[in-house]
Amino acid sequence: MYPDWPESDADLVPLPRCHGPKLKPFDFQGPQKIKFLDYIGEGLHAHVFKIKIMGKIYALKLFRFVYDGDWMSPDYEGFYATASLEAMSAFYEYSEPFSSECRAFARLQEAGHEELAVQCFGYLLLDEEHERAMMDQFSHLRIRFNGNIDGPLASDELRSRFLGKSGRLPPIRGIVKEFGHLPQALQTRDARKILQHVIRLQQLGIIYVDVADRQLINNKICDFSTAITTPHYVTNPELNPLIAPEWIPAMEFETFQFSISDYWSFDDMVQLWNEEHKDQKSKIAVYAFPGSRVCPTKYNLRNTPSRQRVFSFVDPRLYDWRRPAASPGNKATGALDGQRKRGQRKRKMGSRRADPKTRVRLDAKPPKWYLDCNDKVAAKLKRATAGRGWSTSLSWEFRDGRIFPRNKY
Ligand SMILES: Nc1ncnc2c1ncn2[C@@H]1O[C@H](COP(=O)(O)OP(=O)(O)OP(=O)(O)O)[C@@H](O)[C@H]1O
Repeated sequence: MYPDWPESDADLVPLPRCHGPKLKPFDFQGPQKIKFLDYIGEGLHAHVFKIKIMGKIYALKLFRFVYDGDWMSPDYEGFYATASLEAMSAFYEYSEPFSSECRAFARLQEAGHEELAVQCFGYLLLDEEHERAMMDQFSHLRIRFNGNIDGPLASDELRSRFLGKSGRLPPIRGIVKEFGHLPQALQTRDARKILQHVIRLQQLGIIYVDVADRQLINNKICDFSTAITTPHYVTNPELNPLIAPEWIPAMEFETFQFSISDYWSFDDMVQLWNEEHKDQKSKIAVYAFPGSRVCPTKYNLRNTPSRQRVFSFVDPRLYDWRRPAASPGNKATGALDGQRKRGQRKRKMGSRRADPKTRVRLDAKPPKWYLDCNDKVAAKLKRATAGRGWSTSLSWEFRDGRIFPRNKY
């Protein structure tokens, strides 16, 4: 299930191994060489370090081997899934935190929109020597890579469930990112930009990005460990032609909820920031749904007698995920390669400016996504916030080599 130890560079294939965007490995230009400088912090899924590679400072997010209940895995009991390795692997590629993050960053790269998040420089599989050195250097912090922030396991119980070919524990997986800082101050203009970024991420088929100020580095979204990037078994029924048509509306509803929850999270973030920064000269004055919880909703509802319409800002399914990737070196972009190479020659080495010829053009005013639903559902959605009033309604199972939705309750 987890990526195995590479025997040569050729094994460092873009990940994950499923439909959709894939992240390339970090280019060490030779053997892996990392200097660990500092421990920055941890979240539910990972530990983050300040590191140096080839004289340059980065942030390295090293992912834990988390409980199956911490991501959208197949049904699990207690901490562990009872599903087979084949089933777990199918889900792993789309939804496990490391895979989720690889997919979202890879989408930004292939679409030429890296400016929408903290910069990502690829994934790495930490070699044994670096793992040992890092664990020794930070032994006083008792860092654990099994379990989560609330329940770290002292043993390798989770990591040892799916061993590689050689019978060794799988390598710790990491993503190399731009090093930055949490926001000290958030002004209305910053918040407006973040909201614009969320809309644009969704236009690129990336939803459920867990918007919160603790996720912002250099005022940009930094954490995609829960993100759903199209094509995904939640959003794209076409991935499994055996899904019965009656399930399609349920999947649409699930996708809608994940999408709109990003705006609820944004509004929660603004509200919380204003509460916690009363000393800030001016309050943040931008909401996705202005006044939706504080005073009566201003949702733009069409006045129909029996059915109400609720909107989210973008339908992420409209992103054409079959479009050839824009990232250099992708064979699928054949026709575009010539143009890109000519453009690249003019650019300085190391410049990461997107090629305007291959960059996905995003509609400045994307059409809103109206959900056709009954009064009860509409009322519930209008009352919901990120933390209250909504929950996923589907769970997922693996049958005959494919992922199917089923009702949660
Ligand atoms: N690029 C970065 N530069 C500096 N600090 C960072 C960077 N990325 C993450 N951090 C710090 O590390 C912490 C954990 O990172 P992150 O949120 O990505 O982990 P996570 O396990 O996915 O968290 P969560 O529980 O929110 O899902 C962040 O709160 C942030 O303070």
